[in-house]
Amino acid sequence: MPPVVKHFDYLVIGGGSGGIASARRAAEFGVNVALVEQARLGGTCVNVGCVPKKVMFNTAMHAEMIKEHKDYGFDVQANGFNWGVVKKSRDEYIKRLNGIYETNLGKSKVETLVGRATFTDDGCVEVSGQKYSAKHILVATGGHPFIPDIPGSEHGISSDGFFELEDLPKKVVVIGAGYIAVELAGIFNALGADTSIMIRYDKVLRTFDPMVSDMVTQNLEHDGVKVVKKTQTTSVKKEENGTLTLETTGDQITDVNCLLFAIGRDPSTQGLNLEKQGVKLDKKGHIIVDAFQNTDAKNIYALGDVCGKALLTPVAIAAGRRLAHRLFDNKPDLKLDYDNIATVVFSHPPTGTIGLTEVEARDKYGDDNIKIYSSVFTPMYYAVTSVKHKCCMKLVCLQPEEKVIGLHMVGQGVDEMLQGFAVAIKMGATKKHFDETVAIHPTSSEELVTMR
Ligand SMILES: Cc1cc2nc3c(=O)[nH]c(=O)nc-3n(C[C@H](O)[C@H](O)[C@H](O)COP(=O)(O)OP(=O)(O)OC[C@H]3O[C@@H](n4cnc5c(N)ncnc54)[C@H](O)[C@@H]3O)c2cc1C
Ligand SMILES: NC(=O)C1=CN([C@@H]2O[C@H](COP(=O)(O)OP(=O)(O)OC[C@H]3O[C@@H](n4cnc5c(N)ncnc54)[C@H](OP(=O)(O)O)[C@@H]3O)[C@@H](O)[C@H]2O)C=CC1
Ligand SMILES: N[C@@H](CCC(=O)N[C@@H](CSSC[C@H](NC(=O)CC[C@H](N)C(=O)O)C(=O)NCC(=O)O)C(=O)NCC(=O)O)C(=O)O
Repeated sequence: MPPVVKHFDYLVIGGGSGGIASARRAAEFGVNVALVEQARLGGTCVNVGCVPKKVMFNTAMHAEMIKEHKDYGFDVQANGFNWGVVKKSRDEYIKRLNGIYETNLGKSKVETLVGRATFTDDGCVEVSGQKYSAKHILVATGGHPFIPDIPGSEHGISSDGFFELEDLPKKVVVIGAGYIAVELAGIFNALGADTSIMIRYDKVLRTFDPMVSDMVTQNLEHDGVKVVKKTQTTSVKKEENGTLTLETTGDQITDVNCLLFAIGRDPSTQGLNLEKQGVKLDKKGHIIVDAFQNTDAKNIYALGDVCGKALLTPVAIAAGRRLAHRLFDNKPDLKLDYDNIATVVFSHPPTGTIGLTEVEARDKYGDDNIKIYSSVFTPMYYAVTSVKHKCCMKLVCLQPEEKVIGLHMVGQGVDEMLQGFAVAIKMGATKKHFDETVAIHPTSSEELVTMR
């Protein structure tokens, strides 16, 4: 191994949400920072996650609203949908973002090292045949889709493959019941594909509040998605005409043009030589960290998806920035509070949730200490439309002062509604605070402050 070519105060492995945020914040404090990225800057969120997904969600929103134009008196007709148009502008947008990230890192004076990083046995980091040393090293290598080990699974794609599709497939089967399966099945369906979602149990989003999992499952069915319940695919065969035939624990499914696995993600820890550094991993390969993002190895830290907790971009960013303040800005106690993290699933309509589910709250505090407020209504947007979607909302409150410890909702606009309520909940708001807040009418959000 060649000698060390350069020493840094802070070396960040992974140019995704967490790594970039941490590296740039650290550089603000005048330290010498490098960031290693093996692929495109921006990581999962920018390249194959939140960003292109949101473009496709917005595309799906147009498809849904076109159907409602007539009810609102507009004499417009959609003469077709061209997936290629939005794919091209989406790819161009992401390419621009990759460039912006590169420029921003440069402006922040973070040195970008291109290549795959590996720890050397003596605690340095090797990238493209060059050896670097650093006082502090952050591992923010994220994750990648998990593909099941069933015969023919190579004929399926993951969310990464979704973003490579050049056309809308005619018949799609999405396997999975979490965020990605719900979001991508909803997009395919809204854009006109014959869409099935295959789930192991009888509801999607099973770990969410039961009101949410019920409503999102019903909405998928209401919108025409075939929810294939209590079923698992056992093998996949590619036919001569290119279509796929799925053997399942239920009925055979034929003529499938696109099979998409969305059954969770694995951490990207392979090949980093972490064990040799004393960094401990859990059974699934996630890096084990304490509340301050410290690994078991001195001066090696980890955060974001690679740690397997709250796999969300703002979580990785927040943890990354706090770590930079702790290490280089003399804020020794700064750490991310992982409680009450708000999250949105871009279902149709969307889902917003924060805090404990009703089930978790009852288990933790006992039935007598929990009071539930809920509301189900049809938002006024649907007053004149023939197709309607209900909105449901729930507050989980802890006695005696009825502190709001959970807020769950599914409905039009809840994605943009949640952030403000998350501030209130983070501040410890009680039901009385909600009651004392005068409503904004006519909005869906007013229901949250008028519940009885
Ligand atoms: C389809 C999809 C949709 C999503 N939608 C949302 C959403 O709407 N909202 C939300 O909050 N979150 C969303 N997420 C989750 C979000 O993308 C992740 O939580 C976030 O990107 C995690 O950031 P990270 O920095 O931990 O890892 P990543 O963003 O994955 O970055 C890790 C980087 O490390 C690089 N790397 C890995 N190993 C090495 C190595 N050895 N050497 C050099 N580089 C390496 C990788 O190439 C990658 O660029 C979505 C995810 C997916 C898959
Ligand atoms: N809007 C956002 O913020 C988004 C965030 N993300 C993040 O990325 C993470 C990964 O997303 P995703 O891949 O959807 O993972 P999730 O963990 O959200 O969901 C995967 C689900 O698939 C089901 N499943 C697991 N194994 C199998 C199997 N062998 N066969 C069939 N179904 C199976 C499980 O549900 P069950 O047990 O019910 O079968 C499981 O909950 C999310 O957890 C989220 O943190 C991703 C997309 C959007
Ligand atoms: N929230 C708005 C703004 C979206 C936004 O932030 N756009 C990004 C698109 S990439 S989205 C990529 C994602 N950014 C964010 O999550 C936004 C972070 C928030 N603004 C903050 O600073 O905390 C991320 O991984 N960030 C890591 C990091 O930047 O350190 C952008 O244009 N960025 C160009 C720029 O910053 O100049 C929206 O949804 O419309």
